[in-house]
Amino acid sequence: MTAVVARDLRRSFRTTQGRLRRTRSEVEAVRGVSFEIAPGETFGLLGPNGAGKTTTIKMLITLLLPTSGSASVLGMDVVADVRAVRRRIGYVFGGDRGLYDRLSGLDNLRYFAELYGVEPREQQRRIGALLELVGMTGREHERVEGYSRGMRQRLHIARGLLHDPDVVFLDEPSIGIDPVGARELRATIASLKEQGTTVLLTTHYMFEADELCDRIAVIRSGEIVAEGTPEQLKRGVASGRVLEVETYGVPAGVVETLGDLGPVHSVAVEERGQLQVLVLQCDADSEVTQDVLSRLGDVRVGRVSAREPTLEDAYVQLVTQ
Ligand SMILES: Nc1ncnc2c1ncn2[C@@H]1O[C@H](COP(=O)(O)OP(=O)(O)OP(=O)(O)O)[C@@H](O)[C@H]1O
Repeated sequence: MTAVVARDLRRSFRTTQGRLRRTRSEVEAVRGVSFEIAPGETFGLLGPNGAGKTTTIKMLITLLLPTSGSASVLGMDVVADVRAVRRRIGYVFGGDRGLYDRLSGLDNLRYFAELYGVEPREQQRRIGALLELVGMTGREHERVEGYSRGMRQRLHIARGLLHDPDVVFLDEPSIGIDPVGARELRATIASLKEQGTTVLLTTHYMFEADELCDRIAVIRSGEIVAEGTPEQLKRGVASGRVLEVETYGVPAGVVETLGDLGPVHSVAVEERGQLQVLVLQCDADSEVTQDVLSRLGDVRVGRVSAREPTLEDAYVQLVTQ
């Protein structure tokens, strides 16, 4: 049985603006989203801020009713079978809220285990296994207020898994976590997969999605614009090759003329300190470097390098084109 099915999900919000003259408007946050997640799969939902990822997740975890369309988790409808769905899913939202700082990690888990109705006899074994899974064994007696953000987030994940859900929704779990913490968190997410849990993950970190996800859907303005394995998405980048040129003080007009070169599909400028790095998506077999350099004329140029497209290249192209 498919773990998660979304069929033409839509959700709009009515908003009012202005204090004196109140104007009503409707935001279509999710506009016909469909996808399926197989059991045991780690599925990434990627998209810019406001693309509709959280709204989609909230519909799947029964916290928000769809305006239209349907969705099911493990064959159970998210509108008709709310209680049954909730019993089988876990969810973790990024950020710091939701733990008791004054309590130890262990007491937090005990408290939530009680709240989620985990059998008292089961609690100790379950909590022990979860501490192991999230790599926190040995730190469980310390108060949460002393935990790093990464540890808190792993404790959040342990909390979300207390009732042994089959499907877990992780909405930006690595937000605000330093690289070491983020690496540990990735290991935790990878071990969820190893134990057969189905995971839906949203993240703004492309290497994280590349490392963890079996398949990815890219969502933009409430619609899915691409779906596939990370490799398929990378291959789908129109170009096939990426040329990076470090420049100092490149005028916008010059950047535009680079886009006119035949083999160049797109040009983006990344500011890195003093540098402006031109990232050009080019045809795989093109010899465009000389043409690019001559168009740059007097502009001071640093390192020039070519590389294979990354998931981030594919993503940027998908959400900006
Ligand atoms: N309760 C609400 N009332 C009104 N508008 C909302 C509400 N919730 C979300 N929206 C709007 O719906 C759109 C999608 O929001 P959503 O939070 O799903 O995006 P997201 O992809 O999760 O973004 P982010 O990456 O910033 O978390 C946004 O335009 C947002 O302002």
